[in-house]
Amino acid sequence: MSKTVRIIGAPMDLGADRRGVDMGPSAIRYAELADRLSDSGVDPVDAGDLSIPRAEERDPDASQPSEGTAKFLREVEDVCTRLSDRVAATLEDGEFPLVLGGDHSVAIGSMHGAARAADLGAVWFDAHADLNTPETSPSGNVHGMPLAAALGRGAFGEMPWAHAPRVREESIAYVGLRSIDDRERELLRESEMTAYTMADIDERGMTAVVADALDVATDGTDGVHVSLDLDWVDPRTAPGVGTPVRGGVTYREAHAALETVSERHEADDVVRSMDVVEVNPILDEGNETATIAAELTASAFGKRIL
Ligand SMILES: NC(=[NH2+])NCCC[C@H](N)C(=O)O
Ligand SMILES: [Mn+2]
Ligand SMILES: [Mn+2]
Repeated sequence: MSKTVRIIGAPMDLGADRRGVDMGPSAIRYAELADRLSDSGVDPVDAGDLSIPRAEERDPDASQPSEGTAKFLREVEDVCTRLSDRVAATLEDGEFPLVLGGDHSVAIGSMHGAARAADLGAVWFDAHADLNTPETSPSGNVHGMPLAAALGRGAFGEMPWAHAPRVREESIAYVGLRSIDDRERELLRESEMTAYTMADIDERGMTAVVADALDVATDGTDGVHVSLDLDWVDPRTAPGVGTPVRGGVTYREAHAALETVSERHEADDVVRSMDVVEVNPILDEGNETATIAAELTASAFGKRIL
């Protein structure tokens, strides 16, 4: 009885400044995601891509953030509302939703969909905290806001398409943080979220940290959302991302992390949904970042060396 994994492409680039991240789903598919998933022992089914408004058809005013706003918020709402429906329908059909971004704003839709019928924890593999609100964001880019959106912080509290009330702070664990805005740092310190930074990984090793992150995300929840932002990996290894930060996790650490996730999943069936985001083929070298994205996803679904 092998699990069906439904691949949902979300070629969103409305949440980030650097163009090209909309090609992420194609690049990850081209890197043989489906074959790699089959080799891992699951059945991939590709549901194609959501349609996203092209840059040329967008309201130019929507890209201009004024203070206390987020760029393209109306368009992001439209895409994430549709994505949430898709993710919820996938789970209702008994399949596993695997969302390919696109920039990280797609996680608003995937978490919202996955948390409709479950209390949802999250493990957030990212260099960034993605905890800005429209009020605190230094950039106005929604890809820096998905966790704040799911938690209903700031203006997101009035946005039912974003706020997922069954996602609670104490069930969220970050792994690999190394770039946090000042306001995010304040929010994080005051919050009940658990943040494992690169320093924790240096000190304790990746597998111990991820095991603890999974404990946090599974405690008192019905399932875990895994969000994999490729800028989590060191930019020398994964250069095709829009907001690279040096000092990231190594190739081996990254695999060890996702293997730890899959081991827990095999034992306890804990992972409910996943997104793989921020692959930007324009900035990549020879599709290396998309290939790593596909490999790490395969590790998350049980691919082993031996
Ligand atoms: N998903 C990402 N790559 N997020 C980067 C966010 C960068 C910065 N913190 C911002 O809010 O603009
Ligand atoms: Mn990031
Ligand atoms: Mn991110």
